[in-house]
Amino acid sequence: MSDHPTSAPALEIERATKSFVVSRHQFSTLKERALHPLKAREVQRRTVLRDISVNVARGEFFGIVGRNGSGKSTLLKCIAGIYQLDSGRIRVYGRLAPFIELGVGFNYELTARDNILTNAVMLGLSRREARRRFDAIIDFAELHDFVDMKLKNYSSGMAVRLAFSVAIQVDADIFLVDEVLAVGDAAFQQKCFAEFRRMRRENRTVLFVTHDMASLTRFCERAMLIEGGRCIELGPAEDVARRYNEVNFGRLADAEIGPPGRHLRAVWFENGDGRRTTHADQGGQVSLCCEIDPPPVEPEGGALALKATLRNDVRHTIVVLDTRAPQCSGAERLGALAEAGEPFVAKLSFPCQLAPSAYSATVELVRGDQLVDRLEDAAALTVHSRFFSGGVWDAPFELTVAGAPVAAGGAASR
Ligand SMILES: Nc1ncnc2c1ncn2[C@@H]1O[C@H](COP(=O)(O)OP(=O)(O)OP(=O)(O)O)[C@@H](O)[C@H]1O
Repeated sequence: MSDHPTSAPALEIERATKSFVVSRHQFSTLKERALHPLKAREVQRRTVLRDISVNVARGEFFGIVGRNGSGKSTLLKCIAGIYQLDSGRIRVYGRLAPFIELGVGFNYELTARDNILTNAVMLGLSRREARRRFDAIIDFAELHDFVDMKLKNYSSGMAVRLAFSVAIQVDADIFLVDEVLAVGDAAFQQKCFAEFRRMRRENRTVLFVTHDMASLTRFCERAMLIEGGRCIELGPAEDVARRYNEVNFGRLADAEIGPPGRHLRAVWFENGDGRRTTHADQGGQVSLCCEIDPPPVEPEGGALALKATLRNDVRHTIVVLDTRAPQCSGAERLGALAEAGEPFVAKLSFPCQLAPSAYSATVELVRGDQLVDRLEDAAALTVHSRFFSGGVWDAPFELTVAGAPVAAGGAASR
């Protein structure tokens, strides 16, 4: 039975468990190996997938997320039949196109041309069909000038383009896509997105491993979060993205900061109800709160000011809130409290129209040109939204539509 309400199953995974036998000792030199010959035989079994169960329906875009080393690629390799399970069962209904990761199925000593043909045959095409689709594969990958270059001389981005292009040409029912978007450039990513949309229309099934929550919620209906080889969340992609961000970024905000003697003693986010939070839904009010122990007054030093820089998960500066800015109304009050010399809390409140992502705030306390104190990545906030626009700031906007007069012949005129 599939978890998906509508259609037939594409994949059934029942209590999948997988372990590897690994050597307890790693030798870095031959001498070490010669001196400790018995050590090499000390091995241990490491379980990397534990009791994973999920059913994926035909036509579903299913996401698999988790931190590095959590077991995502191992799960895909078990589905592809590259690894055998220790226990449990995996059933695949239909033809699988494993686009696992760089290198699987490619021979790096061969040219791209030879790799395309052997890879396409390996994935189920006849030799004739593989030759017929060769041009389409090279066209999609945009690697015309590199067809006769050996793959070992390709960059990792070029090899990913090639592997993805082959995989989409082999008419498979189920695609296993592992982090393809992380390696390609922006233009290629757009082509992949377009291809994903086509696959959706054609009712293909895609298992999509990613670290990018925006892509996850954009393409996947459902997802699972794997942590330490276990599935700790399974459900709608938004819920899984939220949990992923909690697991990965929530810890940053809880860190105890501001050792005694600092003027910036603590920094945290609050929601519209005044409660501390590390998560916000887009559209609500958010405050960045800073507990300040003001430095002694310097008559010529100028007024104390606060500056907060919010960066997103790829470290782009998205918002700077500076109390010296003309639109800041509470700057005088901040100066007065600083002069009074007692600790106080300054709140920088703003409507949260940030795009869904993880953010961190770096806060600076300044007086004139002088930096008084600075806390780098002092507080974290994850913003959630059901809609991914592709921008970094989802400004509230109004749509005004005027009825256009209809010209003769039915065409609208302005
Ligand atoms: N062939 C192998 N032999 C021994 N250990 C392995 C093998 N393949 C994977 N592992 C271990 O299994 C664990 C899970 O690895 P896996 O590659 O599945 O993680 P992942 O979630 O895909 O990570 P990433 O996000 O970094 O790609 C890791 O601890 C890894 O070292």
